[in-house]
Amino acid sequence: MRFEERYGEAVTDSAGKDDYEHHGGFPRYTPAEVGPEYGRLVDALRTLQDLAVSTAPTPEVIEDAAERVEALIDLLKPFAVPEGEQPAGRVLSLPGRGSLLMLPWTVEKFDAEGVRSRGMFRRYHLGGNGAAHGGTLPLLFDDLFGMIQHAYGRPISRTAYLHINYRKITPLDTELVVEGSVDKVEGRKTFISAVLKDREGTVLADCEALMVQLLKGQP
Ligand SMILES: CCCCCCCCCC(=O)SCCNC(=O)CCNC(=O)[C@H](O)C(C)(C)COP(=O)(O)OP(=O)(O)OC[C@H]1O[C@@H](n2cnc3c(N)ncnc32)[C@H](O)[C@@H]1OP(=O)(O)O
Repeated sequence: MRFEERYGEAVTDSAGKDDYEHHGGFPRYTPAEVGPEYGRLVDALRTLQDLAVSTAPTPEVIEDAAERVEALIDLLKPFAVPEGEQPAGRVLSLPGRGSLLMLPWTVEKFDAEGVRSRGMFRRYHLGGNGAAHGGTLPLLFDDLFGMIQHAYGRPISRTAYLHINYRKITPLDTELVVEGSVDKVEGRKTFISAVLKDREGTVLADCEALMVQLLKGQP
């Protein structure tokens, strides 16, 4: 798959070329083609997640909500598919690639020099006292690092370690930017670092990680 197809205008000519000969045991993932209704569903589900962790309804409303969610489960259950066939995580135009697990951030630069993504932590990501939960930052960085090593043209790798420095409180509902790049390559090892900043350029967190290229058949 060409990087232009993957990330559209965020891609420049320097984007690396991945080699599917070296994907370890990973299946080949392709972008999903979906209509606008998919983005609408994911957006509604994200708002539902925010509300699920920020409301205190009456018992009657809770019962009503439970019945509606159970009806939604019954609606979707017959459409379960194996990993790699679901649109979630494969819709590159949507925040978080359409995956509810991923932070709803949008990639705005994707090439061999690095990857930059912009977005917000929402109420769903609350840790305490108005700040993002500390565990949501590794999720943001780890997913970014996967994209960075891919944009650099490195074969499929897994994170061996990830070190975060939490420099300042990470606020909710505030536009932030995260950017990182490959620092060094040594054989199977790719060393990557990234920085999370607010719009004023204040560093909220920085992170460095080692990703190790998978050997043939490695899970
Ligand atoms: C399009 C699809 C895109 C998909 C992208 C996928 C991105 C996924 C990103 C992830 O989040 S993966 C999930 C979290 N990570 C894991 O679950 C990884 C679990 N660990 C492993 O599978 C293995 O430990 C690993 C593949 C990372 C390495 O095991 P190996 O047995 O293949 O390697 P080995 O232990 O021989 O180490 C290779 C080199 O890395 C070094 N190394 C490994 N782990 C290290 C560590 N923790 N700290 C420092 N160095 C480390 C090790 O010293 C050695 O260095 P040298 O070559 O210089 O001797």
